[in-house]
Amino acid sequence: MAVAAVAVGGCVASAMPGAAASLSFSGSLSQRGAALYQPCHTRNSRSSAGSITCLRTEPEPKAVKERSFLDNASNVLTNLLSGGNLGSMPIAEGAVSDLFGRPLFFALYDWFIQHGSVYKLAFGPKAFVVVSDPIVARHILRENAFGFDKGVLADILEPIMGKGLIPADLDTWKSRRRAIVPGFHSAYLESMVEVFNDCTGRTINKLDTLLRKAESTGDEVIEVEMEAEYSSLALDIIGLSVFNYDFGSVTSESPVIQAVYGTLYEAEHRSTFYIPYWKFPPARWLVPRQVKFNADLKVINDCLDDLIRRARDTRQEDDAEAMQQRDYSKVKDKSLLRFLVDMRGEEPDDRQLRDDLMTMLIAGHETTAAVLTWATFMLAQNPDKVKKAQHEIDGVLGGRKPTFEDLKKLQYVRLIVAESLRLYPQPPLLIRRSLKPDKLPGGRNGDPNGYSIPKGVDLFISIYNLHRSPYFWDEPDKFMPERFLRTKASDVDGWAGFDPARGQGALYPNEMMADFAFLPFGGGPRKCVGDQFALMESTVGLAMILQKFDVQLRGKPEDVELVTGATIHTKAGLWCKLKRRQNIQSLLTSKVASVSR
Ligand code: HEM
Repeated sequence: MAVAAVAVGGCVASAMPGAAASLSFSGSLSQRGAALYQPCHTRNSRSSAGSITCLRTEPEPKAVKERSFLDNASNVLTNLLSGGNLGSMPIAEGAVSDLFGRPLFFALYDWFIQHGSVYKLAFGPKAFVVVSDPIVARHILRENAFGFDKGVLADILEPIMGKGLIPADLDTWKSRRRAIVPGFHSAYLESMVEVFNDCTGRTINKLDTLLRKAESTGDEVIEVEMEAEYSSLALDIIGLSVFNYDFGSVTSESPVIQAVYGTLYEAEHRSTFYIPYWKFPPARWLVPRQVKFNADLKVINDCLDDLIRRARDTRQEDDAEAMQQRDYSKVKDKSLLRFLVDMRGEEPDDRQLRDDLMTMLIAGHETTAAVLTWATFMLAQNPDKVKKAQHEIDGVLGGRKPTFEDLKKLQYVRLIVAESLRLYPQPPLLIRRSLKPDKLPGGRNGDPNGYSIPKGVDLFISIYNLHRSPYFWDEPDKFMPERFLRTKASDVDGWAGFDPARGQGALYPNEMMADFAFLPFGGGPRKCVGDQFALMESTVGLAMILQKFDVQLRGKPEDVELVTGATIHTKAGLWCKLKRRQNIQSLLTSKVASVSR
């Protein structure tokens, strides 16, 4: 059985083509298995100088488990066929049944605890190396970044994103990255706060209208599926900020919106299906879902082509540096597309621009929606943290909308966003394939001589494991935004520890502070280009929602089932009970402006 993981939008979906059929990776939080929640058996606990306690854990004894015929057959196959002699690397000989009924990244966590931070996943004819160690991740993502490409990920995303940054070949990637990164300059980011405000304002107006309706019949509480609301919000934001197009999805439906969701759905399907039948040309006419996919793609491409044509028709060529110095409050079309079209020197053809836009649409939409979803999920279970955040929000904002300057003061809300990304990284896994032989560091508990890997080895860097590693985080499963405020940890085995001072003045915790134990946006040359954009967007969104409403879950947290596609999302939505905040009636009178459509 081959195992693959797919990143959508730079944003890797944990996905695994199944043995005989496609596997659906879903599982309720309660199904996560004891390994995640039971305390690690501590052999040698080293508390660092204040910050993160590094625990030496002894693996839990492997549960004795009846193995099915399929499991045994799989293991025999594995031993016969597993690709690459990876020397002394531990092998995770999981049972096929371990993978059913829950997301892949949960199983990878259990094996991490059992086998250590670098192991070979040997489930079938092909081997995968699973990395859960910051030093090894740093090696792959930064120190030898160009010794790896995105492997299977690029194959799956290429039909959707063409030569966009995520699947692009190295030469295209270099030139497009050089053009796109300057587009996220600080004047642009600052000016986007208004777009975040206006779009979140629409969501708030919608919820407010629903509440008013309920109140008119004597109810104080409404039930809302918040994941869908956040998805619409993030789609509207990405459309306006990246290509100056208003999807208006918070308040309406349109063929373009349907097509975007259809495309995301297909990307998820491809990432979880074993046989890439869509590569067989007649499939595009014979298989109904492929017919629909191609029709959806055409709707989006036509829309993007039209926007590109209009931007070209009104091109005003300028130097990138000059555009970065402009007073953005006076710029009518602030979008990234405008910047890319106007920039002197980089003149991509229309097809390349379309691939760039499509990549950012997909990379920047579901990821941010997922951050807001899981932040809400965690906050709903931690009313004390909600109160603390609301206290901060009321103190900084009173009843008004946040400005860029306010974001600097909303420290606790920013840490909530970071902590949500730690617990629910989007994507949970990064994918790489070695382009030449390499030597990986051994990682914690691993072979001190490291592991030689041949060319062509597929790797998963499990961000989920890194973010919940008992070696680097105190109470790793606990929602504790305050954890990022702690000070320096001591050096441990080549890992420099957690030190906020290394954050290079950043507003949010990042991979530099944690020396690659915290990787919400990846690291090295292929780090997310939209990280600051997404963090600010999430902070504004969360602050504005918490300013107006109190949120509770409709059911029990353990009833919220997880699935992974491009991101970690819920199986049946995040159903919440929403109530107007009691003590801020006056705030509700501040009308939220809507973006003209
Ligand atoms: C909270 C939201 C987001 C998260 C968690 C996130 C996460 C990531 C991660 C982990 C990567 C690295 C993938 C890898 O190394 O394989 C990545 C890459 C990327 N992201 Fe994001 N992202 C987010 C939002 C955005 C936004 C808003 C945009 C654009 C508007 C964006 C555009 C990209 C692009 C283009 C890449 C590929 C970069 C390259 O290969 O050079 N992302 N993202």
